[in-house]
Amino acid sequence: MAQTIGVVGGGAWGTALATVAARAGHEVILWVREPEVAEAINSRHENSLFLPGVILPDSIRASTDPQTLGAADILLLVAPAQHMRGVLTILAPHLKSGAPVVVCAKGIEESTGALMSEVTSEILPSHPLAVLSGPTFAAEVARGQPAAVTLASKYQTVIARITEALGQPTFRPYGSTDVVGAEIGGAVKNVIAIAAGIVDGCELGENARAAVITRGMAEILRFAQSRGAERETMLGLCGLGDMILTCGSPQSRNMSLGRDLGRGRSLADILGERKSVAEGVYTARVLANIARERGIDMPIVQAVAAILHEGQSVQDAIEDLLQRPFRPELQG
Ligand SMILES: NC(=O)C1=CN([C@@H]2O[C@H](COP(=O)(O)OP(=O)(O)OC[C@H]3O[C@@H](n4cnc5c(N)ncnc54)[C@H](O)[C@@H]3O)[C@@H](O)[C@H]2O)C=CC1
Ligand SMILES: O=C(CO)COP(=O)(O)O
Repeated sequence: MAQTIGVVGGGAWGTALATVAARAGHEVILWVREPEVAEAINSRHENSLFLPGVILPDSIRASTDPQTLGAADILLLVAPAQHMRGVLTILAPHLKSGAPVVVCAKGIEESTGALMSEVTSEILPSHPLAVLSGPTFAAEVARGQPAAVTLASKYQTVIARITEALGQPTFRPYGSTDVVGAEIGGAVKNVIAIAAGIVDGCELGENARAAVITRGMAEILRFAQSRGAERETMLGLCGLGDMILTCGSPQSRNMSLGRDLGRGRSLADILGERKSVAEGVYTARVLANIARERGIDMPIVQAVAAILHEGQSVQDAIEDLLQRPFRPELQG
């Protein structure tokens, strides 16, 4: 059944998800922040700022006006994690009562340590919530290349409704009831992807990168356990799946940022020339603090946070990791 899908956030991923909804036959309202993005989408059917080179379906209409979202039956939330709270606070009074909301951003709020589902439930308590997360580079999804995602909600009816609305042969949601688990993989892998990029930039070799990915996975599992998430969720699309994608390809903004750091560039220089968000930069610091406070062993996350935010040199951070005591592989 054709519905109206509202997409909050006109970056690369919001725009790609808008194409998914449009291909499924829905009317799509894309709420964007920048008037020039709205203008480019409505007049030329292209998001030339954040997703250049992809021609968008005519059924996507972009607007900067929060009131337009009032027509949406389902809302996809795709603002960057650090801006989610502010954006939802502005939009909340305009949304259709009880419309399901789907968290599609990947990150932890720096100021509170909250996951995006927690931020969203706080601001939109009467909207049933789902999380969509998995290995999905926006450009590939926008071009209609096949992808699969985890779609998690406490409510089977919400999973069924969103699967029916967005599911198609080339965009395959796999249902889960582990909402927190679905988010953790996507948020933490961005930090590990920076580490994998550093390994690449420093030319430490493929073996070292595989080691960082696997030990990074161990850190994800420990953090997930501390938040009551299920281990199996971490081995699914939103965990292992996204680690394989993001840590293995410079198409990832986080991986490529790490690579540039490994090649000796400064964080300020790298960020200064980008329009797009690398969520791992912000999640690294808050996650490192949470891990320290709760006694969760996350040495790779700590190393990335120290390089990004505490002025530690890449070489010293690598040296510290290599000097850690030997231990059993499966220890907690
Ligand atoms: N690009 C991708 O391939 C994927 C991205 N994601 C996640 O989607 C979320 C959004 O990322 P992208 O769409 O890639 O963004 P992007 O990097 O393409 O664009 C930046 C976005 O940030 C917004 N923005 C900048 N300053 C802002 C402010 N002060 N307040 C509110 N919004 C502001 C811009 O309007 C734009 O929508 C992130 O959490 C990302 O991790 C998830 C899966 C895939
Ligand atoms: O989350 C993503 C792919 O699943 C996108 O990763 P980057 O933000 O690192 O580009």
